[in-house]
Parts: sequence; structure tokens; C-alpha cells
Amino acid sequence: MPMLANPAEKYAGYVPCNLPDRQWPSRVTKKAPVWLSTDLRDGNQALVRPMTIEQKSLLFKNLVHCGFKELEVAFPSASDTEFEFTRKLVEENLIPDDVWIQVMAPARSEHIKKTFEAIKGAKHVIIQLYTNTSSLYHEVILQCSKADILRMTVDHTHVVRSLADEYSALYGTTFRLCYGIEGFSQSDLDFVIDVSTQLKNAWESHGPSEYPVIFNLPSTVECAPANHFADQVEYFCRNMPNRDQIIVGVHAHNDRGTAVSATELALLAGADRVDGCLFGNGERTGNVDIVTLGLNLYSQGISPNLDFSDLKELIDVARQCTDIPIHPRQPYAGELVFTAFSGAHQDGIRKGFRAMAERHARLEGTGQPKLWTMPYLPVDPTDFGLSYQAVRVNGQSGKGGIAHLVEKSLHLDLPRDIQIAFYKTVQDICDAEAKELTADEIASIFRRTYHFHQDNSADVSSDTALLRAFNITDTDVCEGILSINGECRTISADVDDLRSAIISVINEATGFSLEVQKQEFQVLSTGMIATYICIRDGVRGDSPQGWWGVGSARDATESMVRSVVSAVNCTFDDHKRLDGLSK
Ligand SMILES: CC(=O)SCCNC(=O)CCNC(=O)[C@H](O)C(C)(C)COP(=O)(O)OP(=O)(O)OC[C@H]1O[C@@H](n2cnc3c(N)ncnc32)[C@H](O)[C@@H]1OP(=O)(O)O
Ligand SMILES: CC(C)C(=O)C(=O)O
Repeated sequence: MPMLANPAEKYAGYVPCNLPDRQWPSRVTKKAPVWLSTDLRDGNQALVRPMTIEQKSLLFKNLVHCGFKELEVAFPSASDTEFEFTRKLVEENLIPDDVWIQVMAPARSEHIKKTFEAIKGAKHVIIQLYTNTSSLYHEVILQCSKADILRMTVDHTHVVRSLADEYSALYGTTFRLCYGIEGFSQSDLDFVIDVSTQLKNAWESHGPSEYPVIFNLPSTVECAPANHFADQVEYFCRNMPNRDQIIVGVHAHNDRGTAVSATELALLAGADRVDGCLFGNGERTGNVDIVTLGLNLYSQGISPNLDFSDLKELIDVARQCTDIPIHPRQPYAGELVFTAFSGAHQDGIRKGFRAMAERHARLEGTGQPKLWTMPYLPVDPTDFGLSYQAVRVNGQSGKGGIAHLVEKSLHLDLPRDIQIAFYKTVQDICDAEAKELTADEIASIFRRTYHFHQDNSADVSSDTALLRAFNITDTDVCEGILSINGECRTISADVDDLRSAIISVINEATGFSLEVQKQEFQVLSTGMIATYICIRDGVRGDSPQGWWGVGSARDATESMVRSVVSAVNCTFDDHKRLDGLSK
């Protein structure tokens, strides 16, 4: 069936909230909310294979390690696994004293009783009782009236409170009530406020409670834009009597792909607490991704009060438990997130790192913060235990990115001309092989292209010219043995005359008429000295731009000699290539 020419025949848009003086658009978030991880409940109920007790235990341990203080651990009346897992947490004393476990129960007495049996003996428990307030639900699913929903909610609040009082007396448990208002974002908000007020009254009618009731406002199904959800949350916060005596939570699903925005705007609109799952696991398109929310705050300089220092480990644990892979573009956690393939981005990142290092050096000792200001990289992945793969090279890459990888692997800060020359070599390979080249591959192409050897274990089989020995005597005379096409030549010259002496030995041996066009020295971060040299052959004139050579050594003179040998090898290579083409 094709898409409809007029989708209004099938789908109705949302009805905006009447909130002309809405406050949330001009507010700014300054602190982290209270987090509730629902990985083990809403995340779990959406899996192809719900987690085993072992998987739930592993995930629980890691969530606690991240710093969650409120965790919805189960829907205990749903299955033996859910029940037994809750018992295990309690009986094996696995819940730290400062952590509240939350369990979920529908408004059905037998389910509520079973839920209490599951948490028997726990220290801190939040019972989440849920009913659905949307008309779609009571008309279609329960086939009852609004009044029935109200009655059902209030009646079961009394059941929960009576059991809570009983269990407190018997086991010393501290209880809190959370009301999960399923269907909130598709409900008549005045009805929601009515049910919520009556639920609160019912709870409090048994006597004072140390902790305020939590009202959990979900977009059970995300059906409207994020600004609409924010309006609904602000409306609830402004119209609930005694707002300061309750906690308002939000629980966003991601059907429209805007759960993160909806939650962020809901916080501006007055929410105090946020439910979510790691990496956005959960029903259909998932619950809101709590890692993204936390790291979004972090990137604004606000501590999320959650520790994601080892994101890689957390990704591995989440995958082991849910059997759901992380998308390579998942914010913060995806494997391609801290990577740039395109030339312009690579160039920006490379320049950005330098500029930032210089700026930070200037700020040293001033007491001013060394802020992260990097083009294309909004946060520093090393804060989350991830490494930079800021630059990866394929056919879309440019000279800046390639030079960045050479610098990372070989510590050479290539001058612009050699960057351009080497870029062409790499591009030809990327194009011919239609694939990405790794940093190691780029380094080895560089070594091969420029016959650049930093240690004696290097493969020199493709070298036509080789420096076999080099020594500078006490009297500053340089002595060396050069092998050209397997034939050894001896050089002996003063340091100042050395370069022309080598060139004339080579010209004599090869019939070339080489002359030096450019030469640059560079002290590397390793303490070595690099020399970049460009030579031309006045006889053949095949390469008007000349051939580049690169050498490095502890000593500047030896480095220069190595660069000449490298350039001569490049000249040979090119001549062989051109001669091959002309045959
Ligand atoms: C938005 C949310 O995420 S809500 C939480 C949803 N989570 C889950 O459903 C996971 C765990 N659920 C389960 O294991 C099962 O659905 C159970 C144990 C709760 C109930 O199982 P069953 O009794 O076999 O019922 P079933 O799953 O077929 O249907 C749900 C029933 O609960 C009713 N129901 C749904 N929500 C509620 C509620 N908040 N309070 C009371 N009853 C409810 C439905 O109307 C339906 O009733 P019916 O059997 O009279 O038609
Ligand atoms: C009951 C609530 C909290 C819920 O899980 C939802 O509506 O998605």
C-alpha cells in the first residue's frame, strides 16, 4: 500500500496545551535530576529474551557502580524470574544502604500482594503502582469509565499503603509510593490531576509519610513533539495542589526519536526525576537513553552524578545482558562517534588539537579553566575511557587527516608540500582498493613510499640507495658508505660540504643530475631530528615538483643524509614507474 496523499484521513495531530504563559522555554538546566534506572524493568520487558537472574544481577551491579541510587529492579508478579531476582537482591544483601529499589505492580490486589512478598526484608523500597488514564485505554482496553479508573487507582493505593504499613512494622522497611500514570501524554490532564490528587489523599489518609509521593509522567507512546510534552509537564506541575509536597518524574519513550529532547524540556518544565535505560533500551524504539542525557549535562559543565568513566565496559555489559548491539552512531557510545572520515573535519580536528594545546599552555598557572573547545568534537572521549579515533582515512579524507595519522604513528609533523604529495599516494590506494586505511596501514605506506626507516629491523629490500655506515669524526669530518644499486661508494667530507658531496657521488653513480630544491629540519617530540628534502633531476625533468625524501636520526647531519637517500630512492621509484609506463 502506498503512503497516503492525505495522511489526515488516517492520523490526527496532537491538540496543543492551553498554556500561553509557559515558562519552560526561557529556563536553563543547572543541575542533574534524580535518576531512576528502569533497565531491569521497562528495559527487560521489551527484550526478545528477558534477562536471566545472572544477567539481571550483572546489570544491577554495574548500574549501582555507575551511581544510580534508585533502580526499578523488577515487575515481581510477572514471572518467577522477576520474583526470584528481587528475593536474591534482598536475601543476599546486594542492595547498598543508600540505594532504593523500585518494583512495579498493576492495580490488582493479588499482584500487589505478590510484589510485597518479593521485597520482604528490603530496607528502602519504592512501590510503583500504575494505572492508565488515557481515554484510548479505558474505552478500548478496560472498557470502563473514567470514574472506574479513578476508583481502581484510589482503592489500590489503600491496598499498597496498608501493606506498606504492615511490612514497615514487621521488617523495618521504609516505603515510598510512585504513581506511574500510564498514558499521561495522551490523557486529559485535568483528569490526571484529579486522579493524582485523590491518590495522594488516599496515601496520606493512613497517616503522615516521611517521603513525598512520586508522580511519574510517561510518554508511554511518544505521539507529539517534545515541546508539547514539556507543556504537559508544566501544566501538571502548575496545577497539582501543593506542588512542593510531591516529586515529579518523567518517563519518556522514543517513538518519534525525540525522547532525549522531550526529557530535557520536561526538566525545564519542572520535572525532578528521570526514568531511563542505558543506551535507550526499552519498549519499541526504547526508553530515553540515560547515558545521552547524563553526558549531555556533562558537556554543559554540569555533573550528572553518574559515573560513565568506563563507557566501553558499560557497553559490553549492556550488550551481554540485553543482546542488543549499540548503533555505531549512538550518541557518545557508538564506535563511529569520535571519528572523522571527511577531509575538512579531519583538518579542523588536527588544527583544533594544536590550537587547544597552545591555549592550554598559555593558561597554565593562571587558575583559569582549560576549556575543551574543539571543532567537530563536542566532548573529550578520554573522559569516558574511550580513545580518539578522531581521524580515519578513506576516499573522503584529505591531506590534513592523513598527516594527523602520520604524526600520531611516526611523530613527523609533515610540511605542507609533503602532505600534498603523500595525500595523492594515499588517495590513489583508497580509490583503487575502495576501502578504509587504518593508521597502521597509513604508517606503513608512508615508510614504503619514502623509504623511511627508523630502526634497523626495517625491510630495506626495495631500497635502491642505502646508507650502510655513517660516522662523524672528532674533527667534524663525515664518513659514510652508500650503496647504490648494490655498489658501495665511500663519502668523506666536512659537515658543511657533506650534502653536495653526497649528491655528486649519487649523480656520478646514476647519471642523474640531482639538485636540492628545499630542505627543512624539525625537532620531534621523541627528541629525534627529522629532515625533509626535495630534490629535482635537472636531466630528466620528469617531476617538475621534485621528489621528497624524509630522514630522521638523533644527529641533524645524519638525519639530512638519510633524507637525501630517501629522496634518491623516491626518484628511482618514480623513474622505474615512468619507464614502465612508457614501455
Ligand atoms: C506501560 C507499561 O510498561 S505498563 C507495564 C507493562 N509490563 C508488563 O506487562 C510486563 C509484565 N506483565 C505481565 O507479566 C503480565 O501482563 C501480567 C502478569 C501483569 C498480567 O498477565 P495476565 O493476567 O495474563 O493479563 P494480560 O497480560 O493478558 O493482560 C493484562 C491485563 O491486565 C489489565 N491491566 C493492564 N494494566 C493494568 C493496570 N494498571 N492495573 C490493573 N490491571 C491492568 C488489562 O486490562 C488486562 O486485563 P484482562 O486480563 O482482564 O483483560
Ligand atoms: C507505567 C509507566 C511508568 C510506564 O512504564 C510507561 O507508561 O511507559
